[in-house]
Amino acid sequence: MTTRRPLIAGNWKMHGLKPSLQEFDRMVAAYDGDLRARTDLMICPPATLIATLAAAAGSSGVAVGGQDCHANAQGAHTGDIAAEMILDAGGSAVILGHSERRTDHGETDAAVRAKTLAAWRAGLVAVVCVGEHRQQREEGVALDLVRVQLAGSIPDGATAENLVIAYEPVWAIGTGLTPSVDDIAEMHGAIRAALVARFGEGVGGGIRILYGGSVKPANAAEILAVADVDGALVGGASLKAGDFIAIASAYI
Ligand SMILES: O=C[C@H](O)COP(=O)(O)O
Repeated sequence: MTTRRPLIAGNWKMHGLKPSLQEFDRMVAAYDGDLRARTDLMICPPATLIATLAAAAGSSGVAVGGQDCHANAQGAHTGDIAAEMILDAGGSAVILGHSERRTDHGETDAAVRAKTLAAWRAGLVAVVCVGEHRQQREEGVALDLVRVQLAGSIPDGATAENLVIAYEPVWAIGTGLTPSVDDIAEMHGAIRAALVARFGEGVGGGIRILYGGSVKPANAAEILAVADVDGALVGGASLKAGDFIAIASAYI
């Protein structure tokens, strides 16, 4: 059986100014002992704070990542950020294909695939997000939809080290709603099966699959105990060190 080290990742989205460093410092200070021994921790702040947080993280082991990148390494793309720039700022990973990017910026699976290749080109871990809308869940096509997203968004060349999948049902993001543990187990099992079918047991069995969508200290233990849930992608609750560390500590 493949052993996967849990990852608790925080997505700060478009939240955070310089004073947010104090909150991050509290996370870094709390990342020791059993927590550090058993669980990976990462914060993905706005691009303006990547370098600041990476410097503050130092050798603590807390990783810092971006929230998006352009497919190209450089060029005339006003407002965009290259994967190489995230690496240059001290980041080691990048979230790609988040539903807010897919909705707000029309990102397709093909675009996410190109960005994933860019992340790997730069040496970043790609955290690729998939997930269904409420209507798709109600119509019973959530599993098929996510399989299509996976096939279209992930290029050949995935490894257990360069790829993380985040399953985020869109209707659960920021709503306080979560799927049942049975539904989470069914979806994560389907994602695992798709990864193993495509990349083999060694790679597909080693890629971490995070759950995201209204993860809080109160529900973290129940969700993180589900089979094939290898961690969480946390939005709102990652803005406060106390909540984020409580979620991460749910594994201990
Ligand atoms: O990337 C994080 C997700 O969108 C979850 O956000 P949330 O924890 O605020 O529901």
